[in-house]
Order: sequence, then C-alpha cells, then structure tokens
Amino acid sequence: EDGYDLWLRYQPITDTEALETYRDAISGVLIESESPTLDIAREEISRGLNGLLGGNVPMLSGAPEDGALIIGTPQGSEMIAELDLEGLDQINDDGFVIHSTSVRGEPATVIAANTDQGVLYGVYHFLRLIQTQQPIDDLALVQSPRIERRVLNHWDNLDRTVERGYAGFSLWEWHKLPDYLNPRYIDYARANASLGINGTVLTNVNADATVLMPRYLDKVKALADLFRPYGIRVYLTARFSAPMEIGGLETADPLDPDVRAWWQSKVDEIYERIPDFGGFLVKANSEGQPGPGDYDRSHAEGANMLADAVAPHDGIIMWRAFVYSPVADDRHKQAYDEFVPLDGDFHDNVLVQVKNGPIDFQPREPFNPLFGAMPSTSLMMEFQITKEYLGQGTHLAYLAPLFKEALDADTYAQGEGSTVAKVIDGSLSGDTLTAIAGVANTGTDRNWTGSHFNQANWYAYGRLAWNHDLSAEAIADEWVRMTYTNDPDFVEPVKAMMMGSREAVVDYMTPLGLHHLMGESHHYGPAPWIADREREDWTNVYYHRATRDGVGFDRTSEGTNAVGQYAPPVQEMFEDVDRTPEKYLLWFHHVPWDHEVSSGRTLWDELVYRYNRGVEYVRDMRDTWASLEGMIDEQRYRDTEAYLEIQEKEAIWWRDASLSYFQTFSGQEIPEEYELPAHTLEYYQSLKFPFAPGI
Ligand SMILES: CO[C@H]1[C@H](O)[C@@H](O)[C@H](O)O[C@@H]1C(=O)O
Repeated sequence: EDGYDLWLRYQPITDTEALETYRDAISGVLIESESPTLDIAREEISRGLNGLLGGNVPMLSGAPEDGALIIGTPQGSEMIAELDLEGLDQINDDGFVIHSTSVRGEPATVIAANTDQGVLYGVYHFLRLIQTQQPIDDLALVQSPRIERRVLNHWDNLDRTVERGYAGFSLWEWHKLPDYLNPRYIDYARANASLGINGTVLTNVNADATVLMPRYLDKVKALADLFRPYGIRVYLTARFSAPMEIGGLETADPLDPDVRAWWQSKVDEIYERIPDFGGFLVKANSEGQPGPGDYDRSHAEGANMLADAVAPHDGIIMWRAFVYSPVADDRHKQAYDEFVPLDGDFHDNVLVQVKNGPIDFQPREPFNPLFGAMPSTSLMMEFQITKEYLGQGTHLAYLAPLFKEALDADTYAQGEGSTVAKVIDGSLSGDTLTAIAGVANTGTDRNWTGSHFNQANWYAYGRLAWNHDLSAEAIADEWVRMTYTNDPDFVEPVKAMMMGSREAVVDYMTPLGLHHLMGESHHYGPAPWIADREREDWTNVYYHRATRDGVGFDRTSEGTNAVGQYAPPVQEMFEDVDRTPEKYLLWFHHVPWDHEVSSGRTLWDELVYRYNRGVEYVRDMRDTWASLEGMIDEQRYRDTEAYLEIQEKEAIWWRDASLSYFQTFSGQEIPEEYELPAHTLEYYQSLKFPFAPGI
C-alpha cells in the first residue's frame, strides 16, 4: 500500500453482515445512455461496486429488476423521467438526487441529476456512502454545491518545480505533452471529480508568459480535453507583461489599444483550442510581479482589460488581492487599503481572490477584513492546502478546522451572521459568480501529497468547497474510513488525533496570535530573530515586536489601527484586550509579560505552557499511532510513524528556539515543571535549513 489510490480505494467490505446488506440492496447497475461523462460514471460505479462488494455487480440493460441502481438524467433515461423525482427541480447543474424508490414496480435506488456532470457527482457520493458504510436502504438525498467554481491553484512552474510544493515535482509533464498523456492525469481528474472540484489553474501565480505561446497552448489543450468529461475546466495564470515578453509590444499598459488587442487575440487563440477555457488567475503588483500599477493604472483597470477579453467566451478573471506595497505601515492593512476603494469598479466577470487571512497563510490568522468590505465585488476565498507554514511535507496538521474557522468567522458586514462563507457563496449579496480556490499540495510523490495525512487536506478542501456546512469532524470521519478502514477502533482515535493537530502546530510554532516567525524564504523551522532585511515587513521582529516590557503587535487604534478595517462589532472586540479571543491576543495587542490571561497564568507562563502543550500533543499522536500498529498495512503505518517522529523533533525545535529567544526579552525562567531547551539560543540561530537539532 503506497497510498496512490487516495480515498478512492474501494477495498472489499470485510464486515460480512454489512456486505450482505449492500449486496442485497444492489443487484446491478442500469445506465441507459452514453456520453463521455456518463461513461466515466459507468466505469467508476462498476469499479467501485465490484471492489467494495467483491465482484459480480452486473451492468443491466432493458427493464429494471429488484435492487437495480438506476443512474442518469430525465433527458437520457425514460425510466428516470417517469419518476418525477423529488428535488430535481431544486438542484443546480452540478447537483444530484439519490432516492430509494421503486421503478416500474421494482424496488430500486436512483441517482439522478439534470446534467451528466451532476450524475457523476452523485455516483461518487453514492460510492462514498458505501465506502463509509452508511445505510443505503432509505435514501432521499438532494444536494447542490454552494459555490459555483471550486478550483485548485497549482503553483507549478514550467520546469516542473512547484513553489511551496512538498510532494515532488509538478504533475504536468510539459516536455511530453501533448504527445504523451500520463495516465496519472486521469487519476488526478478522478480524485478531483470525486470531491466536486471543477477547475484547475495549471500554472504558478508567479507566472511565466511562455505558457501562453502556441506550442504550450497545444499542451494545455491536451490536458483540458482529458479533464473535460470529469467536469474540470482549465485556467491559466496570465503574466501581466506578456504582451511585451512574447508579443513584442513596448508596453503592457492595460489602457493601451495595442495591448488590449493583443490580449483579445491571445484569448481568442486559447478559446479556439479550448472552448470551455475557464479564464485567468492573476497576481499583479505583488512580490515583484508586473501589473497595472507599473503604468499608474488600478487593479480594476488591469483586471477589467483581461475580463473584457474573455467575456465574449464566458471566461472569468480571478484577480488576487494578495498585494503588499513597500510603503504601507502595517502589512495587515495593505490589501484592504488598495482594494476597498475599488469596490464596484470591477466588471461582472471578475472575482477578487482573497487569502483567508490578512498576512499569509499563517497557522492562525483572524479573517481577512476584505470579506464583507466589498459588497459590490465578487470575492472568492483562497486557502492554502500545501502547508507552507504548517510543517510542510511531514507534520500532521489537519486543516479542515483552519478552513472552517475562516468560513465561519462573522464579519458583521450586514449584521450578525454575515459569515465569510456567506460572503463567498453569494448568499449575503445575491452574487451569482462565486468561487473558492485552494493552493494544491499535489506532486509526483507516490502518495500524491508528500504524506498520507496531507491527502486529508486536499479531501477536506474539496468537501468544504462543495458544502461549507460540513463539520471538520464529519469530513475527517469520511476520509479516515475511505482511506484506511471503517474499524471504529482505528477511526475514532485517528479522528481525534487529526482534530487537534492544527491547534498543536499553532501551539508549538506561533501560540496566542504570534505570527510570521519562520525561517527566511524557505519558511521551514523557527527564526523569530530575523531582523535587518531590505524591508521591515520581511523581518520577523516586525511581527512579534518583543521588548523588555512585552510582546505582540499593537493593531488597535493606539497602534496601526488595523482593527479599524473590521465592521464595528468586530472592531470593538479586537480593540479591547480583554475581549479579544486569546487565540488572537498578540496579533492585535502588545501585551506586558506579566499580563494575566484567562488561565490565571502570566503571559510568559502561558507562552511556555502552550509551546509545551504543542509538543505534548505530538507525543500523544505518536503514542496513539503506535497503539494502532497492525490495524492497517505496514507501509502506510511506517510512513506515518516516521513522520510523527520528525514532527516531534521539530516541535521541540520550534518550542526551544522560540522560548530561548523570547526569554531574552521576558527575562523570566521557564518554570521547572517543563523541559529546558537542550541547546543555546546561539545554536538555534546558527542552524541552517534543513537541519533541525538532532537530525
Ligand atoms: C506564489 O508566491 C507565494 C510565495 O511563495 C509564498 O511564500 C507566499 O505565501 O505567498 C506568495 C503568493 O501567494 O503569491
């Protein structure tokens, strides 16, 4: 077992009673019509059922029989049309219904939708029910995704390196495309379709214009053709200076008629090859990327120029709000300051893509104040699935709790209950163009994502993109059952391990609202001491602001007033040190070392406590995992065992380096019930990536 199959394992059900029940319920499968997507549905249901039920699930034709599983649309199946199924008129194009009913007098299960794509999603859902051993005898399910575009962002370069990728090289074999199509592309499409992911941005936001050249577009077309029947549209990143780099123009000014004409013909060239091309994702005027600002044009002017070019083809532009200019006083405020004044200026087919937090994918951030602050603009969410700041390839950190925390945050933009989820699913503003993006963690590793448990984050992202009401725990439950086993003696402890794992990372890296303390550029390991860089907000001392008298970033009205970017009830909460949730304490406040926190400890003692709690959690995960040996296959057991060992070493490294450093400010001892750092601060400061102590 190397984990290659992800959550689509379809292993034979071992519980004989359950197996009997399912076999009785499903005597065969009936799919009356054909299309590329229905053919995939047919293949998947056959592969899935034959795997799970141990073979012999026939494909039927003609009349239904007792226990038939009937799959299709009312347009493609007379039997389904006759049924007038409940819910079919409520679902959108990607939705489906699954009903236990009777068809022409025979008991049957029906998976139906208004489109073939919806049917495919229904098939994956039905298989998931069996994989997780849910009852299927009395089904009345009606589901539609809440968000229209559910997208992965690949930060993949054309040389196949992956920015912030910890799972090997890029899946896209540009040098072999379009002639050779790696079968893995299909596996990738299946995995995404099984979750409802319906878009993929193939290239890095730090973009290379080369991908827009004809010979590359032929390669992109080959991937788009493969992904299409799985319901996955292809998007590309557009380098704003492409008209100069590959078009021979002197400028990329978005108001220049030649530039506009160049993009229009480039876009037409793409759509000629890929009629359902999704559009562009753009990072502009951020971290050295070119953009409209180079010509004194606004983000809206830049985005609209591209939007106008793709509009005739129904394309969209996803324009990132991740910007930071060298001038602003607090990086937290920059995206808001640049974008809020542009609210209402973006054309209808533009989405502004906003990271969940205001800084950069930290283990914990408060929600980005842009959410709720641009009511006349379509805002989409950007999560990072790859764990750049959460232990990268090895650490076990289940991210659904992080995603949920952001989605459930209340912006109060239109009174209580104006959650971030409602901003991005359009329900707050009646917006119909809705989207969500996750920065992918995939690569050429056999297990796809660098570690087995990182697969859970791809899974969780997809499930939440489909339905943000699902709980982190319910998603973990599904994933563990599908990926490993339904044995409750395994499922329960592993779920428990996963549920607290992200909080543990917060504890041993950046507790109590600390942020941005990691090693320079690679972002691996602790380095809170980083100072004296070309820009203040590239240092780490800028973010923690530790001094003899305290620690934390004063973002209240006395400080940078970042709190002023939130709606009044949120603003008042973050302004007040006593009302700020402790998890954000040092994000918003500079607090004395002897400040008493809710546990009754001083701030210093609480920091020590939390850093240790994080390490202890990892030790507990190791113990839990060790107790499960023998319940799953040896290979996957060993892989995780080894990674947890690495995680423990690195959690200790984070704790000891961070406490040794902060101690130089607090001047206080580590209380004696705790382990003391094994090394001096100078030693930690001398470590060079990727060597953690003891490795
Ligand atoms: C793609 O660049 C990344 C960069 O590697 C990363 O360190 C930071 O998280 O954000 C940038 C961004 O999101 O644009």
